Amino acid sequence: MPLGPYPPELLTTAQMARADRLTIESGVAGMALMEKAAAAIAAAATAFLVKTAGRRVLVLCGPGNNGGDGYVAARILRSQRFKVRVAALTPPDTLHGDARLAATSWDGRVEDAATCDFKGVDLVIDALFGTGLARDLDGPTAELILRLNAWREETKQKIIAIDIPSGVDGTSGAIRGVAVQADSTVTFFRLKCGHLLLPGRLRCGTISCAHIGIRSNVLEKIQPQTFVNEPAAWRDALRLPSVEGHKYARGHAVVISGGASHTGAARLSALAALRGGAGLVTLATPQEAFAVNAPALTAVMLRVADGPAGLSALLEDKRKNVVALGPGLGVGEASCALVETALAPSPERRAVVLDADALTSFALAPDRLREAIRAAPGPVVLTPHGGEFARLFHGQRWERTISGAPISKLERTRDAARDIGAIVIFKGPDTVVAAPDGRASILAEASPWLATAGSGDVLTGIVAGLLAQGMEPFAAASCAVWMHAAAADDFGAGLIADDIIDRLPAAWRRLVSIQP
Ligand SMILES: NC(=O)C1=CN([C@@H]2O[C@H](COP(=O)(O)OP(=O)(O)OC[C@H]3O[C@@H](n4cnc5c(N)ncnc54)[C@H](OP(=O)(O)O)[C@@H]3O)[C@@H](O)[C@H]2O)[C@@H](O)CC1
Ligand SMILES: [K+]
Repeated sequence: MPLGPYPPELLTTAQMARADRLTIESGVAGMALMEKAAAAIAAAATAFLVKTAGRRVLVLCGPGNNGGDGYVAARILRSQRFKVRVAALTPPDTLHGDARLAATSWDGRVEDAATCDFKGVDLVIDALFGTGLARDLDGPTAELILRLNAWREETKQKIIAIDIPSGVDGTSGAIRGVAVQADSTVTFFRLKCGHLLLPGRLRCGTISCAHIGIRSNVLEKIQPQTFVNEPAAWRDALRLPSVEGHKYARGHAVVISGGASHTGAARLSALAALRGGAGLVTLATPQEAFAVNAPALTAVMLRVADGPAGLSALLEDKRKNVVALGPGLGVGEASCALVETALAPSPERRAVVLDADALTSFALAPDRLREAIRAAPGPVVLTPHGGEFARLFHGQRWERTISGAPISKLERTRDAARDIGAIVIFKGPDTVVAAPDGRASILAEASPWLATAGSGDVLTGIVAGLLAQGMEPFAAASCAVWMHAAAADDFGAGLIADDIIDRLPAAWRRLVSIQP
């Protein structure tokens, strides 16, 4: 899987601006940062156009420092014998600060970007807007971007975006009116959240992160709370079996089966919990489904537990330290009662994973779920997909803040986690995991083959398996999302849910080979 290697922290545009500011205040000249940023862009251009002499590059410059990077890149590329043209949204003499200084370093002609043509151009450098994009693009700027994208589509020539494709909001990944479709994006210091959140991620092409002289210690002041969901973020928290350990040391997960005609989903979860590393897994089945479940299980154990009373009796065994429910459970009061039983106060800090029908059952009564979660003694993880998220958190109707900035999936997940008091895994191609304390992770890339029946049930099981081993819950949720994606990536095309389970050992091997 082409995940990373990216630096672990993800920044908002405001945090990135602060990183720039702190660096400049510490004595590094803004122009020095810009020179390094531009050199990284020039290196990316050279990588695209192996033979540089005579190749035509058009640099499109905007009114801020992103444009400043563009002017410096133009100068460097010309010195490397590219044929360089520069076109700008605003005349260079109207620029301010470092952008103005940068523009003076380009002594060639500057065309008007609104009317420039792309005839004979081999590569376009998009230096229109970066992290300073403040509102939707419209008018001649929007028309320019539409012309640019159409040119790329028609000629199959390439576009390199400086920092972020112009029009993509660096914090939310939203498209502000229109956005450049880049083939490659070179960003600086740390990725921004909008590089990984959809739809922004799809506009970036390949993403690389260049070091331009901003020191990591600025992060001590910025205190980022969002991370790329890669092993670097949670590998230390992983529990591996010890030589002197026994199966009970790796926890005992209980997965609750649906009725006789809906048993497959819970069995997928149960097997995934075992492959996720739980020492033991019990499938708790209603009596009516016993005969269906029994012949389909081997390493997973089976016990009858009918309704809340049956579940309570099963959970009297204190070693059962995780309960997962929802897949195939059915929507209605009976499922609400089972969830409340799983969450009921008890001396143990039993963890609970809620998915699918266990979430939808509370769509009309989210306060009831919130109360049960608040009273639960142990960690709770919710794993909604888009529809389940919308049903459960339908109070979140707003799409934009008062200032007009889009609310991202990241912020919605973070708000939901805070609101309900649980870790929330908001599934999708850009799965976000958020904890009530504000920590969050974003998955960088996931196989589109993961959108298949039962895939979510498997994820629920992996979360349960990792929690059973006592892994810190936010780390466990993030790790489960990563393992799920890594297993799918390992399998490749044609994947169905069972294949994810089969490939979990490969994901484990990758993790074991990484030294903490
Ligand atoms: N020294 C440093 O800090 C370093 C910065 N670096 C580089 O700088 C970039 C950030 O620079 P930046 O902050 O100047 O923002 P940038 O993205 O160029 O745009 C701001 C301009 O756009 C305008 N504008 C905004 N939205 C608009 C809209 N919808 N439609 C029209 N106009 C709009 C806005 O105008 P205003 O909102 O003030 O009216 C302002 O004029 C960063 O991505 C990186 O590439 C690196 O070189 C490292 C060192
Ligand atoms: K840009």
